[in-house]
Amino acid sequence: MFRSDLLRDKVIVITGGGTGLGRAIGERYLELGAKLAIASRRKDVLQTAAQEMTQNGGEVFYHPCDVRDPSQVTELFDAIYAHYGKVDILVNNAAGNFISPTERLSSRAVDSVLNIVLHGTFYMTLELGKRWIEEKKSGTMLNIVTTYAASGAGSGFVVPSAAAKAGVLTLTRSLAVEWAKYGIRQVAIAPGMFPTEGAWSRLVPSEEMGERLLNRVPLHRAGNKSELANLAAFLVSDEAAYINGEVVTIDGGEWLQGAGEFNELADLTNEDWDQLSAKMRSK
Ligand SMILES: CCC/C=C/C(=O)SCCNC(=O)CCNC(=O)[C@H](O)C(C)(C)COP(=O)([O-])OP(=O)([O-])OC[C@H]1O[C@@H](n2cnc3c(N)ncnc32)[C@H](O)[C@@H]1OP(=O)([O-])[O-]
Ligand SMILES: NC(=O)C1=CN([C@@H]2O[C@H](COP(=O)(O)OP(=O)(O)OC[C@H]3O[C@@H](n4cnc5c(N)ncnc54)[C@H](OP(=O)(O)O)[C@@H]3O)[C@@H](O)[C@H]2O)C=CC1
Repeated sequence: MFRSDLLRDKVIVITGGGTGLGRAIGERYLELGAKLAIASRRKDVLQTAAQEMTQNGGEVFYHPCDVRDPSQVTELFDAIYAHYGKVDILVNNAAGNFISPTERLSSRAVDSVLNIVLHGTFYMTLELGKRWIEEKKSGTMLNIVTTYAASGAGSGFVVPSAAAKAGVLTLTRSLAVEWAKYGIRQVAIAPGMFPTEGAWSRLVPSEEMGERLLNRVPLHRAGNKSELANLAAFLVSDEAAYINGEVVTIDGGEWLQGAGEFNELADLTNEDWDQLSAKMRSK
C-alpha cells in the first residue's frame, strides 16, 4: 500500500507500544523503515514486545515510563535522545478505561483514567514540544482518541474516558494552531471497535455484549488492527503534511448509525416494508 521507505529513519515514540493497537501501529511503522521507542509501565511487556517486533529486523528501543508522572516522562525522553539523538514523531496511544456506572466511581478511579489519558498525553506532548521548539525541529504528534470524543457526544458508563479523550482532542486542535509556526503538526485518530485484550477485558466482558456492540456497526464487523495501523502510518508521514488538527474516525460507520434518527429501520425485512408501505399508502 505504501512505499517501503515511507518512514525511513524516522524516530517514532509510541506510548503503550507494547500491546494492542500501539503495538500494531509500531509493527507497521517498522515495516516502513522507522526506528521505534516504546514506553509503558510494565518493563517485561515492553521487553517481550521489542524482541518479537524485531524478529525480522529493525530497531525497537524500550523504556518503562508511567506517563502520569512528569519526571518519568522527562527521563523517558532523556533516554530516547541518548539512544537515538532525536525524535521525529510521537504517538500518544497509552490509555486507561473501564466500564462502570459513574455514581459507583471513587475519586481515585476517576483520577486513574484522567491522569493516564489527559494528563499523561499532555505531559508527553509538552515535554517533547519544548524540546522540538528549543531545537528548532519540526515534528508530528498523533493522538489516539475515540469515536465518542470525535462525535462530541461522549458516552455514558465510560465517563472519565469520555471527558479525558475530549480533552485530548481539544489539545490536538489547540496546538495544531499554536505550534504550527514551529513546524509541529497535530493529528488524531478516533477508532471504533478494535478488539484487543486490554480494551475487551475492561469494556466488553461478555460475548453477548460484544455481539450487541458489533450489531451497531453498519459494516457488521470489528476493525482490523492493520487497517488502523495503515491510517496511522499515512497520517504521520510527509504525504499527510498538510493535514493539521484533524481527527479521522475509523469505525465502520458506527457513530453515524447512532446519530441518524431512522437508522434503526435497517432491521426491517422486505415483508415489514411491504406491510408498512401498504398501510401508509392506504391513508
Ligand atoms: C471501544 C471503546 C473505546 C476504548 C477506549 C480505551 O481506552 S481501551 C484501553 C483499555 N486499556 C486499559 O485500560 C489499560 C490500562 N488500564 C489500567 O491499568 C486500569 O484499568 C486502570 C485504568 C484502573 C488504572 O490502573 P491503576 O493500577 O493505576 O489503578 P488501580 O487498580 O490502583 O485503581 C485505581 C482506582 O480505580 C478503581 N477501579 C479500577 N477498576 C475499576 C472498575 N472496573 N470499576 C470501578 N472502579 C475501578 C480502583 O478501585 C481504585 O479506586 P480506589 O478503590 O482506590 O478508590
Ligand atoms: N481497542 C479499541 O477498540 C479502542 C481503543 N482506543 C484507544 O486505542 C489506544 C490503545 O488501546 P488498546 O490497544 O485497545 O488497549 P491496551 O490496553 O492494549 O493499551 C493501553 C496501553 O497503555 C499503556 N498504559 C496504560 N497506562 C499507562 C501509564 N500510566 N503510563 C504508560 N503507559 C500506560 C498500557 O501498558 P502498561 O499497562 O504496561 O502501562 C498499554 O500498553 C488507547 O488510546 C485507547 O483509548 C480507542 C477506541 C477503541
